[in-house]
Amino acid sequence: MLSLAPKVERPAAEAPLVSATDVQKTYFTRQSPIHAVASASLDVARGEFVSLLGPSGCGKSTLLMMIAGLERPTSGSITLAGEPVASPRRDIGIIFQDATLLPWKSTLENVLFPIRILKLPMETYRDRAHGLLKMVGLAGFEHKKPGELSGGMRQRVAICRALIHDPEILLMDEPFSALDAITRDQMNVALSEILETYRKTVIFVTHSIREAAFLSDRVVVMGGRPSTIILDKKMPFPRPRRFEIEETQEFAQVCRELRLTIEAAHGHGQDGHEQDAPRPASSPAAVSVIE
Ligand SMILES: Nc1ncnc2c1ncn2[C@@H]1O[C@H](COP(=O)(O)OP(=O)(O)OP(=O)(O)O)[C@@H](O)[C@H]1O
Repeated sequence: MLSLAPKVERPAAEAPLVSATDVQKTYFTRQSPIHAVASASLDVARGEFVSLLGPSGCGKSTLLMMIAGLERPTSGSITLAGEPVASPRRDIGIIFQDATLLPWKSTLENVLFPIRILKLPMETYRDRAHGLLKMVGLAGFEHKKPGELSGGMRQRVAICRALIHDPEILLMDEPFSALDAITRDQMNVALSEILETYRKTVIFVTHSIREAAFLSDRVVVMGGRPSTIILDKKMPFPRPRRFEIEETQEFAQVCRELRLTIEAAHGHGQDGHEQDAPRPASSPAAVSVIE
C-alpha cells in the first residue's frame, strides 16, 4: 500500500534496524592492502538519524557502502532488520555527493526512474512523485531537465528519487558537500523537514561537524589509524530543529566536543581536506572537517 507515511513514534526497546558488528574492511590492491575500517560496531534504530563524521580517508564511505550491500566486509557482519546484507536491497535509498541525474530525462522522469528499474507500476507512483517534488519546493519544475536546475535543486530531485519507492533506510554520502554554504544550510533544513513528514532511518556521511550536529539524533565519529569508531554521541537538541539552535551555547559545546575528539585522534590540519567557512579568530584550526 503506497502512502506518504506520517510520522510514527518508535516503540522503546525495538531491535536495531541496522546492525554492524565488528566490521572490518581491507582493500587488497596491487601495491599493498589498505585497511579502510579496522573495526566498527554500530546499531541504528528504526527512525533514527545517525551521522558518520570524520576526516577524509577514515572509512566513512566504506562503512556506508558495506551497509548498502555494495561492498563486502572482510570480516564481521551487517544485518538489516535481522537479515544479513548480501547484496543491494530495495528497502534502501542512496544519495551521493553528485546528484547523478540522467541529463536527458525530465525532473519527473528522473524521480520515477527507480520505479522503472524496479518494475513497479508507474501510474501508482506518479502521484507520489508529484507530492515529493512539491514537498521539496520543486512543483512546476517537473518537466525541466537537470541542466536547467541549480545544484541544490538537482540534489533535491535526487532526494525525491531516493524516496520514491518508499525505502525504509536512506544512506546519504556527503550529499550536500558540493553545494555552496548557503544552499547547504538550506538543504539541511529542507532535509529535516522532509524527514519530519517521511520518517526514515538515515545514515549520513559528512565532514561537517555543524551539519552532523544539526541533523542527527546521534553522531558517530570515525577516526584513528587504523580507523575505528571513536565516539558515539547523542545530540541533545529537540525536534523539529531550526537554524536558531546553531546559535545556542549547547550547540557550540557539542560541536567543540566533536572537534576535540577528532583532533585528539588526528592532530591538527593534517590532510588539507576542504576547510570551513571563516571561523572566529580565537578558535583552533579544524582538522580536515568543516566546523
Ligand atoms: N575501492 C577501493 N579500493 C582501494 N582502496 C579504497 C577503495 N575505496 C576506498 N579506499 C581507501 O580506503 C580508505 C577509506 O576510504 P573511504 O572513502 O571509505 O573514506 P572516507 O572517510 O569516506 O573518505 P572521504 O571523506 O574522503 O570520502 C582510503 O584510504 C581510501 O583510499
